[in-house]
Amino acid sequence: MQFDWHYLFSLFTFADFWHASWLVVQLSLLTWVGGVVLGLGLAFARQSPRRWVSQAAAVYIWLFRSLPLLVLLIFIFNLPQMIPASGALLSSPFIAGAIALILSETAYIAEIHRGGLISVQRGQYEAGKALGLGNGQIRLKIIIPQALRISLPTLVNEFITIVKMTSLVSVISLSEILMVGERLYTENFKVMETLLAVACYYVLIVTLFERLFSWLEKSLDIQRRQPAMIDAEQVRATLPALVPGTRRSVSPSAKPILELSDIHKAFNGKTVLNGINLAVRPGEIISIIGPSGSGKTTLIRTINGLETLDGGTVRLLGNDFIEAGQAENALAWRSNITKLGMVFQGFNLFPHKTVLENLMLAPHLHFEEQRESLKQRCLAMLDKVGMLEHANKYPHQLSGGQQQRVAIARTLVMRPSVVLFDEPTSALDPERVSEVLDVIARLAQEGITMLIVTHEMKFAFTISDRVVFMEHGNIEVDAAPSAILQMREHRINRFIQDMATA
Ligand SMILES: Nc1ncnc2c1ncn2[C@@H]1O[C@H](COP(=O)(O)OP(=O)(O)OP(=O)(O)O)[C@@H](O)[C@H]1O
Repeated sequence: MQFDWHYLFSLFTFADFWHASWLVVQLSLLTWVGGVVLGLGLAFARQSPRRWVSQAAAVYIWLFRSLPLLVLLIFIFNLPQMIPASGALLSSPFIAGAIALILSETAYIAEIHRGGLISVQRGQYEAGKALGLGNGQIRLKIIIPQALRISLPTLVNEFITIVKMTSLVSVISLSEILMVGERLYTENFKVMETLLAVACYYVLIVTLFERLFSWLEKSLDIQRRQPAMIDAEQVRATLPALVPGTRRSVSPSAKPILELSDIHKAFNGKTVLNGINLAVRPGEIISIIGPSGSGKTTLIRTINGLETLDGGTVRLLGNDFIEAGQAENALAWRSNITKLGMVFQGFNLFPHKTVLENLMLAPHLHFEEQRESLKQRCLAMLDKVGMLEHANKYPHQLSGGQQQRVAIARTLVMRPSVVLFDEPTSALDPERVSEVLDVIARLAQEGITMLIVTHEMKFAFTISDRVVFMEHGNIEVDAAPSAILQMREHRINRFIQDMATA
């Protein structure tokens, strides 16, 4: 039998094929969107700290990845034999096919999402938490957008696999492309011509969607976006004057704004904090110094709940804030966390948001402030740290020093009562250190209470009211810089000299 070219071309105007193609597009999109949404929930369930939730998610993934799709399709389509009430829904091959495909794809896509979620750095979660966002808000605004960007190419690949898998749904009599073809060649025996047309329809669908997704990927790719500078002079003229902080004065009789009592912390049985007591008065600047591994970072992270306490309490603004054994996100913590700001060593800016969006995210969720006035306030704060020109840039378009200045501004727009700095210059190139220290020193003059973990000795001794020296999880010295410099025989002075010559 000769190959019939004329017949082949006629198949490209055959209405049944176009209807079947539309059906395949609908079924594929429904499966993909369903799989992406449900798979995300399943991926989070897989990571749940509750063992039974993560186990249930693991069993689902194992079961539906083990089941051949063909078996699942036939089983779902015939389920009304076992459960007659399901007949109203499952008698439609489209619905039965969509359910079987979604059930199966959810298991595969959950693993793709899990890869994306794992790739988002833990610091992103911590930055959200330090800004007082709830777990749901952190997931929705910070983690999911980043995870989706990471897994988008793999998700697109999965969509293409789904388009081809829809051909299996012909087994339950859904009139998709392959079934239309089968019906034709069993009547006229023109198998090659018909299958060639079937192949062309699939290739057409896949090509169209590949183009669409590739455009989507490009438009979501922030690495390709051009830095958008703004005219700082023009914008500055319209900005509100930020209420200046009161000039600094620390009253020795003032009640502490932050009180740490008998803080204990151990990791894997090794004591890292060994009964720390520290009281911070309003407006005070305290630098925490000490050898590597002495527990400085751990201490600062226990103050805002990024590390749990094994013993002791933290009080903030005269209120209970954190105590050992307290549940994560306990009410006392939730209602006060926004009053405590945190600047991280690794900046932890949100890479999918512009500088301005980084600043606006948390206040927008916490305060009932008009969007426009919040925007003006954030721009004014950026101006204060010398970053106004860069408001529309993304973090990857900034130097380390610039990123840290944005991170400081992001903390300050929350109007915290106390700001914690965890080695704010340790991740910077030496030539960038001073620009960040200058910003902190300026803020110090405005009466913002600060607790700074630092290795910058000159800076610590210049701006601090008190310097705390930690060793082996204990506070060995807590005194004014001038008093410490008099302790000539104390090993703190050897430590300071060692740091200066390092
Ligand atoms: N999440 C963790 N799990 C296990 N051990 C940890 C963890 N975090 C810190 N440690 C350990 O606790 C000790 C104190 O660490 P920490 O980071 O608080 O010290 P540090 O004084 O800030 O040091 P550096 O100046 O080098 O940053 C170290 O021995 C460290 O290995």
